[in-house]
Formats: sequence, structure tokens, C-alpha cells
Amino acid sequence: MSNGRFPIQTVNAISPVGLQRLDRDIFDLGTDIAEPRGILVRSADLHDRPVPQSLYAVARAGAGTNNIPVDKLAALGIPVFNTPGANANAVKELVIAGMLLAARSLYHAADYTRNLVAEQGLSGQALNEQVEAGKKQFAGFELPGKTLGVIGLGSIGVLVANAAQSLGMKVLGYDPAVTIKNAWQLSPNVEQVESVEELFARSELITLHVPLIDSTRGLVNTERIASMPRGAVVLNFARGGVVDETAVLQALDSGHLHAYVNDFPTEAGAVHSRVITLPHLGASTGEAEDNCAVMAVDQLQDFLLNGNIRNAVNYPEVIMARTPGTTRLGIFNANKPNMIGQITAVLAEAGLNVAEFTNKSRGDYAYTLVDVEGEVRDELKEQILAIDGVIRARKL
Ligand SMILES: NC(=O)c1ccc[n+]([C@@H]2O[C@H](COP(=O)([O-])OP(=O)(O)OC[C@H]3O[C@@H](n4cnc5c(N)ncnc54)[C@H](O)[C@@H]3O)[C@@H](O)[C@H]2O)c1
Ligand SMILES: O=C(O)[C@H](O)COP(=O)(O)O
Repeated sequence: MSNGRFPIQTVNAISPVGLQRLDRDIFDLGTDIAEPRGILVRSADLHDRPVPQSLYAVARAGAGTNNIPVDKLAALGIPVFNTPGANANAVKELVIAGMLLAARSLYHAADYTRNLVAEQGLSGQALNEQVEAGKKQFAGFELPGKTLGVIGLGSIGVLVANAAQSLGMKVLGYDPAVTIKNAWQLSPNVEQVESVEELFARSELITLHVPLIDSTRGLVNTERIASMPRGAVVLNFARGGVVDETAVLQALDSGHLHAYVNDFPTEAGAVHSRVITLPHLGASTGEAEDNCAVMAVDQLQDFLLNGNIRNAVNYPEVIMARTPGTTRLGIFNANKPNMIGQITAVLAEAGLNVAEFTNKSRGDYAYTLVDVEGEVRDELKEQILAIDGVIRARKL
């Protein structure tokens, strides 16, 4: 496959608004590409799929990457990109809708009305009488003055917190690793609390906006639900696994929780009378699908053509303008001492002058971009690959 072309496999349907940004003189595109250089994916589970030898990068058109073997790919020198913020507004709108669905029992109320006609065959005066007699069971509550706890103040959490605040809610936020950028976006009226326990104890509604990782699995559990005020609402547009669903269903049955609104169907949840389950609709707007596809494609393309890494979840951000008249090397290596020294020593021995160089690390791994003057022979790449700790090297 050294014909200078980049085959890209689409594992889910990716918006054509993004795909059309790929120059077809360079990129081949398809669902059944045998030896892809890049994979574009949404929620398809890649954990049990073999990793093609040919693969250079995976781009997730969306936020969550728990469907991708991120660590395994990092160890192979394969960055996994996602698209932070690109679908955040779509999720925010659904969370606001979810709060209103729960507060006014809208789903069950509409179902009740439909049944009066469709199942009971009522009409005219009889229908009106039954509507007026039955509506009291759906009497709800209003949002202003209610306390919403937002867990995870990332791209989505910040938008939800600000929107809820502007609806007149009191908003508490919890995120032990909030970024400076997100903190700047957050309304000053949102109170950041010190512990997740405090947030549960003080919130009448909580909404989850964290990734599904070891530390967030089962974050909503029996103990924390019990600490919430009676009649509380849990909204989960993050991932099913962030909530212990058995604990939530028990709390709904006992009346401690009023409603559970979520985006992740299960057999037990989907049919429960106090659960509103949507079919993973958070990012399913035309706008979000276009935004995610554009961002994923642009990041993948820039990596394949220039070696730049932007918004990878398993490698550091490394972006360097190309130096005219040079050859670029992109090198993935273990984050351990003397890697830079050994790489530059190989370049020096080959008599190559370094025009630009950048190296950044993240956790166990590091990535180097280097623009060198002079002819870079294929053996040089082999010499770099022979350094203990170098995982992968590309000549661009
Ligand atoms: N329902 C959907 O269709 C849909 C759409 C988009 C995203 N999501 C889910 O929402 C998640 C968040 O998306 P985002 O774009 O806001 O991501 P993000 O990376 O911008 O924000 C996630 C935030 O969670 C915080 N966090 C991590 N662990 C935490 C913990 N234990 N307690 C509190 N905060 C913690 C991080 O510090 C970060 O600020 C995604 O990972 C994905 O699983 C779902
Ligand atoms: O993490 C995300 O971005 C959402 O869960 C969206 O998933 P989707 O792209 O499959 O709709």
C-alpha cells in the first residue's frame, strides 16, 4: 500500500458533509476497505475486532470513546481522535427536554391521552370528561428554584449548567478535573461543590456528563441515591454504565426517585413506568452529525498527511507547521528517559540537520514530530524503529 493513497474505512454512517472534505485523489473511502490507514466510527464496538496491520489512526465522530480499545491502540502507536464539543449543543437540548419530560410527566401523559382514544375508543364529551378526571395524576413541578446537580463540567456539562441556570434553576457542578477553558465558559452563578456526595445530597435533579471509565462506572449507586431528597430525578445522557440501574429501579419502585430519564435502553429500564428511555438520541441531529464528521475527518486527514495530532484521547496534542523543503518524521515512543537523545543521535549520525522538532508526552507514551533537511533514506526509519522504546515511525 505504498502507492501514496490512504484507504479510509467508515464503520458507521458518517455525515457526507464531513466525508466530502476528503480529497478522492488521495483518499479511498468505503465500508469494506481491507487494509485501512484510517477508520471513521461513531458508536460501533471495535473492542473485539482485529486491529488491521495497516492502521494508522481511528477517528470517532463524537465524544465517547468507550467503544474503542483506546489503550491497546496507544500501545501500537495508533492515535484515537474524538470531536470534543461538536455534539454538545444537541445533548444539552435533549437534557433540557428530559428535565421537562420528567417534571411534567409528559411522556406518560401523552400516552394516557392516546390510550383514551386508541384503546378505550372515547370521543366528544366522554373524552373531555376522562381527560379532566385523569389529568391530576400527571400534575408536575416547575424548574425555577429547583436544584440541579451537574456531574462532569466538560463540553456538555457546562452548556447544560448554563442553560439550567438561565431557566431559573439553582445549579451545582462537580468536576475534579475541569479544564481552564471550560471553567471560563461556566456561568459564575453555578456553584462548584467539593465532592460528589455533597452534590447528591443537595440536588433535586442530577445530570451526568462524564465519560464511562473505571472511576465513573456505577457512580450513581444505592447510597448516593438514598442521600438525594425524596422525589428526585436522575438524568443520564452519558453512558448506561455510569448508573447502577438496579439501584435506580429500586429507588423508583420505593418512590424515593420520581423519574429516571436516560439515553441507553435496557430490557428492565425500557418498560418501567417511571423510566423514560430514548434510543441513544443525544447526538442525533443533523447539525451535530455534520459538526462531528467535519471535525473527525479534518483531524484524521491532518494526521495522515502531516502527522499532526489534535484531540487524540490517547496521545498528546502535537501540532507543528510544516517547514518547506524538509522531510517530516512522526515517531511514537514510550515515555521514558533518553528517547529524544537517541532519536536525534540517529539523525546526527546520518548527517541530517533538524529544521524543527517537537516532542510531547502523555502518560506512558510520547510523540515526536521532526522536520529534517536532506535526503531521508528508508534505512533511517529502520534505525529509529530499532531504538528500544520506539513503537512506530512514519516518514511523511
Ligand atoms: N447520549 C449521547 O448521545 C451522548 C453524546 C455525547 C456525549 N455523550 C457522553 O457524554 C460524555 C461527556 O461528553 P463531553 O463532550 O462533555 O466530554 P468532555 O470530555 O468535554 O467532558 C467530560 C468531563 O467529565 C469530567 N469527569 C471525568 N471523570 C469525572 C468524575 N469522576 N466526576 C466528575 N467529572 C468527571 C472530566 O474532567 C471532563 O471535564 C461522553 O464521554 C459520552 O460518553 C453522550
Ligand atoms: O459519545 C457520543 O458522542 C454519543 O454517544 C453519540 O454517539 P453516536 O455518534 O453513535 O450517536
